[in-house]
Amino acid sequence: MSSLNGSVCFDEARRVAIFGGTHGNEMSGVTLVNLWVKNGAEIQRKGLEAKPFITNPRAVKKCTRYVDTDLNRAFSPENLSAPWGDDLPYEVQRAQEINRLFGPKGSPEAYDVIFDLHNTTSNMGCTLILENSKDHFNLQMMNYIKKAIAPASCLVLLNEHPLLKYSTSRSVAKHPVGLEVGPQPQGVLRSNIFESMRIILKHALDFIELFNEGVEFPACTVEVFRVLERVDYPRDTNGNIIAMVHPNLQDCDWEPLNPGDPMFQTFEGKPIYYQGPGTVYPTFINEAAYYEKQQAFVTTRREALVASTIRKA
Ligand SMILES: CC(=O)N[C@@H](CC(=O)O)C(=O)O
Ligand SMILES: [Zn+2]
Repeated sequence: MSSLNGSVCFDEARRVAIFGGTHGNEMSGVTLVNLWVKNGAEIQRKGLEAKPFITNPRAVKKCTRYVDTDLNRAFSPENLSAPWGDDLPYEVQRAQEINRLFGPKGSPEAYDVIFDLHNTTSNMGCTLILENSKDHFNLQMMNYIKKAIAPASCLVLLNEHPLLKYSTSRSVAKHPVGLEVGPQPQGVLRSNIFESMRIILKHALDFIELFNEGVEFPACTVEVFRVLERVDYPRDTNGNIIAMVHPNLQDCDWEPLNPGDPMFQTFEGKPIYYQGPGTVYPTFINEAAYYEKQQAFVTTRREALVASTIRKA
């Protein structure tokens, strides 16, 4: 990557991977990737190799999120450099394998782009997840996808938080992209969710093909929702949940939550109000997989990011 006259140059993105089954019970990604492993015609584009890959086959087989530990938290420097041994948790072994195949993370040999396909039980619609607000290649891709699918919508969640950011499977790539589509229950396939995921990926691959052909993408702004805070369920001293997501908040991902708005409801029916300093945009509301992570939802703030002009080096 280099910068000249305000435009940013990137190498062609020739090595692209599409991950499914990072969580073995998120069925749209698992099913699409299995489909493309059998027949990859749909994901082929001129000038790039798109490799479909099931990242956690044991979890897929059991239709569970993970076997020993969450694979999408396992790509830390400590895990990736841990001495190999059969005593390592399965997902840590797998992270090392994936890092060898698609990385090494942070190196010039790493894959250019990895799309990681996820489903959420939250009512988030189509969401693209970024980890870096300065990745102008990814920001331009987000802008392209948003325009391509309009009037349908697709929001961008930016997880760049110093404490809440985690070491994802896709973080092995130079340009990591998470694709999160919901609502879809764990272990269930819904045709509308499956098709939305498929269409977003089609546009994403089209963008890379155009970029590799030499198309210049002019500067633009991209609306993103930046992760601010994790909010846990109210709990008693034993750690048991004592309230549920309030009906006014349930399914209202991306809608403003203002100070004084109800966010939880106790089993006795008593509302608990949001007391933050200003309006936030909650998402991942009541995600099933996050009960174990002590997270009822995450708050975000809306931001407009500037994407520089990009072209190929
Ligand atoms: C529901 C779910 O699994 N969400 C993903 C989000 C991501 O890929 O960043 C996760 O927690 O790993
Ligand atoms: Zn997931």
